[in-house]
Amino acid sequence: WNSTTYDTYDYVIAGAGTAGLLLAVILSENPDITVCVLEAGADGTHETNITNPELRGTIQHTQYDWQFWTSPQPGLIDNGTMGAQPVPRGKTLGGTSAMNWMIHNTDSRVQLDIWESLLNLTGWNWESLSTAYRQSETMYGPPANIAQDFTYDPSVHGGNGYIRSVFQRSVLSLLTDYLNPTLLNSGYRVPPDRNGGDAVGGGFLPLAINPFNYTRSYAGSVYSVAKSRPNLHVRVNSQVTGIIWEHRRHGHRHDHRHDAKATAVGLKYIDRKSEPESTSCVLGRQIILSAGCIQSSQILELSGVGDPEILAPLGIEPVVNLPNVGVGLRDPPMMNYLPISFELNATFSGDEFIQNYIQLESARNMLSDDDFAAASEWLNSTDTIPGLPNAQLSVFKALWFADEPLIEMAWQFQVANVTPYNLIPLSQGTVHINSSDPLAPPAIDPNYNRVMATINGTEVEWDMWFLAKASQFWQTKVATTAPMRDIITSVDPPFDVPFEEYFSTVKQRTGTSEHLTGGNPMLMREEGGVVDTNLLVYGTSNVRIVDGSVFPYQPSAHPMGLTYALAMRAAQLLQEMSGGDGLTASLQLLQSNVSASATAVFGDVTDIGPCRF
Ligand SMILES: Cc1cc2nc3c(=O)[nH]c(=O)nc-3n(C[C@H](O)[C@H](O)[C@H](O)COP(=O)(O)OP(=O)(O)OC[C@H]3O[C@@H](n4cnc5c(N)ncnc54)[C@H](O)[C@@H]3O)c2cc1C
Repeated sequence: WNSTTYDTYDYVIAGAGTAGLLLAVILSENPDITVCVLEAGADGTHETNITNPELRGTIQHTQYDWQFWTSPQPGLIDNGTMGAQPVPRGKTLGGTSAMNWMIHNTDSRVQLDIWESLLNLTGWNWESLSTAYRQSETMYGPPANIAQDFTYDPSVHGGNGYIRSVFQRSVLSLLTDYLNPTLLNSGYRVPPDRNGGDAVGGGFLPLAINPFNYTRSYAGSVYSVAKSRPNLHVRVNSQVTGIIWEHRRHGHRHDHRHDAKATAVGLKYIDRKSEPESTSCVLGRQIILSAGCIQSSQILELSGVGDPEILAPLGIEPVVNLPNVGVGLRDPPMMNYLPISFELNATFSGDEFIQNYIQLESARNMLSDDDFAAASEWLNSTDTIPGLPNAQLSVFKALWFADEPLIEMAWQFQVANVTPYNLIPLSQGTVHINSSDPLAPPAIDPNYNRVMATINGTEVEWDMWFLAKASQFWQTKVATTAPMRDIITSVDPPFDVPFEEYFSTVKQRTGTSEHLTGGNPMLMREEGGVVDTNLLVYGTSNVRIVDGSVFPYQPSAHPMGLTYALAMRAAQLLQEMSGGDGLTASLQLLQSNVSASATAVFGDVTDIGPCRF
């Protein structure tokens, strides 16, 4: 890292992850702005297991993964872990964007407009977030030899952003020649591009891959282009342990009058590079937490921002009474332990590991008329759900009745496997510290599958019921419709069984989707919020959160694209607030709405041998 250090940086960021590192790179485009980022993990940008897209997933359970687990989950099956789920989170430059599957898409227009219309988040809507998404992206069209399999609309993609995006380079003909027509014959849509706000339907979604050398394009690779900037300092192996408050620095107690805001002057961290490890600090005018949905709230709580009833027993002096810290954590349940699989009597071309065919569907398209009516009746007659803020119930109802995507069917392998995924669970949980030791993992409780619903007079577990009903309905349709019907020799699980039997199979196979978000929702304070629409933590004057923990409810897209959009929008807000001479280059270019027109060139890559999955 750079040798120059500053007494006080303009911005100090905790976490060089998906959002934090991109934000740092944008802010430091202005040479007059100084930025320091503290990252707990080591630099993994040279690791093939991170850079090679075909090896995605392989850094899980290594030093580049925090290797967290949830608490026992009574809503899931005890497969030897009491339902507890692994929580993979990247611990390296780029954070979770270094380990994820690189699916890169926006959310739908209705979903994002609801942030503003139903949740009063002024300025946060489809227009601002999809613009920010486009600003983050450079999209490349597919090379000519596979172009017929991917139709996309350049005007809804970016042409000048840091994250490169492209379709995969090999196409499993099962998906184009059999699945596409089957979906069309079953009444589903296969639209040309779902980035323009209408997300329902089946088809390939782009991947964050640099097509020139076929490597992962992620926050870590973005940093490599900004590395030599003298005004950007990224310190790896530096784990943030708390916020330094101005009043403490001067030996005062915080003034707890309602309007008195706590001011931060820096971050404390453990420097893992020093021998022995030592505690150090970095001072800054603006503090940004980008430690992700598990640890941004951990840093707040360790620093006295949270629920006094949680902090006091741990001997932590409260600084801001903010009981919403660590609430609204959720992980959409996914049938990923054993997905639906088909045995097929046909040969296919294009069997590379990365296939990325994602079908996003509304409840109406995934339930029988009777089930949709019964579930709608329950929703209509339900005004409150324990543990779910009313605003979020209203959001869910709005999405349900507007036929917005609520279920995903994901084909991601070179084999005929499809994974059903309940995109917006009604069950939400918490993440809280249970020790004042900053190195102790927090207690993670997404509270899977705990909301009960009464459907046709029977009590059901809502999230799992919806997932199982949708899967059985979809599987029945696809397996009995040509041309898929004509090549299927067997299906697992069997779908023509009583629902109770199908439900128990789905439950047996369902767990984490690895898409945790929330914990520090951007909402009005009285509605359960932790940050306001300027991403400022309530009760503080200069502490912000910029990561997936602030999403007010689960995006029904994969969260990475929206996380990059959040970083871009945060950069814009910060630049506007600092009253600088205008926006830096990448934000201005974004506003010119450049459309992607370049064509992908897939570089040669070394043969990596058989897939490890
Ligand atoms: C296996 C997997 C596959 C996924 N696949 C996809 C996909 O294909 N498409 C998609 O859209 N989404 C996907 N996701 C989700 C997506 O990657 C995440 O939602 C997103 O990357 C989270 O970004 P973030 O900025 O909120 O946090 P992160 O990227 O996790 O960043 C947090 C950073 O903070 C650091 N940090 C934490 N605590 C401290 C501390 N105390 N001090 C210093 N640093 C700290 C971490 O090490 C990390 O670098 C996947 C997730 C996983 C786990």
